[in-house]
Amino acid sequence: MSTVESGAAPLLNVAEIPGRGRALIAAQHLQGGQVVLRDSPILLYSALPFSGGPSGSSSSSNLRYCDHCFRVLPSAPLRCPSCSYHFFCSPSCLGGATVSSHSPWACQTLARLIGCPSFIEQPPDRQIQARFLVAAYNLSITSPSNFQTLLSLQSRDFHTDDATASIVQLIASVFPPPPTPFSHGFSLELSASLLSKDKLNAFGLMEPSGGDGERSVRAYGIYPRASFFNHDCLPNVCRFDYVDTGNTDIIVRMIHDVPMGREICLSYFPVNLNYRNRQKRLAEDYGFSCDCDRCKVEANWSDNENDNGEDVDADDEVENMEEEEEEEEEDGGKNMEDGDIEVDKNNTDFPHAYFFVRYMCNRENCFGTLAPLPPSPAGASSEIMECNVCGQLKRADDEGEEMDE
Ligand SMILES: C[S@@+](CC[C@H](N)C(=O)[O-])C[C@H]1O[C@@H](n2cnc3c(N)ncnc32)[C@H](O)[C@@H]1O
Repeated sequence: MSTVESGAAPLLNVAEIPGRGRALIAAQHLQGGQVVLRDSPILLYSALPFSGGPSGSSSSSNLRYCDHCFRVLPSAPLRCPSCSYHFFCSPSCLGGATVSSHSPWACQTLARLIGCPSFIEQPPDRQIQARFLVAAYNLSITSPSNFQTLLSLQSRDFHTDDATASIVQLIASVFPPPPTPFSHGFSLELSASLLSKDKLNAFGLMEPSGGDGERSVRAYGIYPRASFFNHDCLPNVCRFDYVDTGNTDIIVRMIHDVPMGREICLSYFPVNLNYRNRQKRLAEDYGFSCDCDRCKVEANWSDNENDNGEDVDADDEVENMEEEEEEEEEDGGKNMEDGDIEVDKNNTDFPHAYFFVRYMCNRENCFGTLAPLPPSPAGASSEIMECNVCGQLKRADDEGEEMDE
């Protein structure tokens, strides 16, 4: 077993669990709100397809991002003097990119791709895969040790389908000669394996929330230590990012207290997805079938459909329970102590309802997860919950009341 944090008292240990691969285990009692991991990306790449030229914008929201730190660009950004396709928010981002993500080799490769008509006609997903491959091969040039870390991440058995083969060949055909040392040949097998690692391990840095629930990804990042988190549909940690402050690290915080020895898991997607959609995403994108406590319960919901034939999700269940409780209250609250409205944690149909009431953001269309603010330096737990999507702060015991900004 190895530790994730170096130092006197590690918070997380890495362990191998049969059927789950590597996993992160609490090395001590962990407190709600506690930061258990800060991780920096070894690789970041834009999630936007190529725009086809220096003047085009391809973002769904028409926002454009610095090609190094992925903050929203200022009104007068700096343009890469070599390719003039890539933009930076400051001289320090331009300088930093030149020795990392936008090395002369990456700059030339990306410019050649953008200038290649048959590449620009490719569907957006393929163009974004190309961005990842260029970033990954560039990493092998600028940081061979980080490239080895990328290679050590989990991948699935991959089949090199025709579409992958054609995009890889297209990219290879425009690659400028690699500088030496370039120990990794640009093979179809290596490219397919890298794409699989990206699919299983990349974290999305989201566009700012527009309030309508529509948020697309502005960039993807590979965070090597955070890649060890397995999935649970009732996670005990959630991750925060502060990309608009110019910091591309991700921070993982405990949602609630957890005893030593318990596995620490993220949810790989918003927790409100219903059973059927969760299982579909996990099978298709991550290659496993989830048998967490929540899935065991929801698998038994009759056909996962309600009386109207619609998919049942946790929101529906929480709503039903709240309605039932309101009816109970109208009945005089015979079964309730002190008149408290409290979700019945012993309800055998949905014993996890408390999670959605307490830890899911109640802002419309947000679907974020709430975690307490970090404990005080003296170790006192915070009663203030923060949403990891919209940033809303609310008191832990408030029924939907937001705090004044
Ligand atoms: C981001 S990696 C997590 C770390 C991984 N276990 C490893 O060994 O590197 C995602 C992969 O871990 C495995 N995994 C994650 N959560 C799991 C779960 N709840 N049950 C089984 N396998 C899981 C799946 O193979 C998934 O594709």
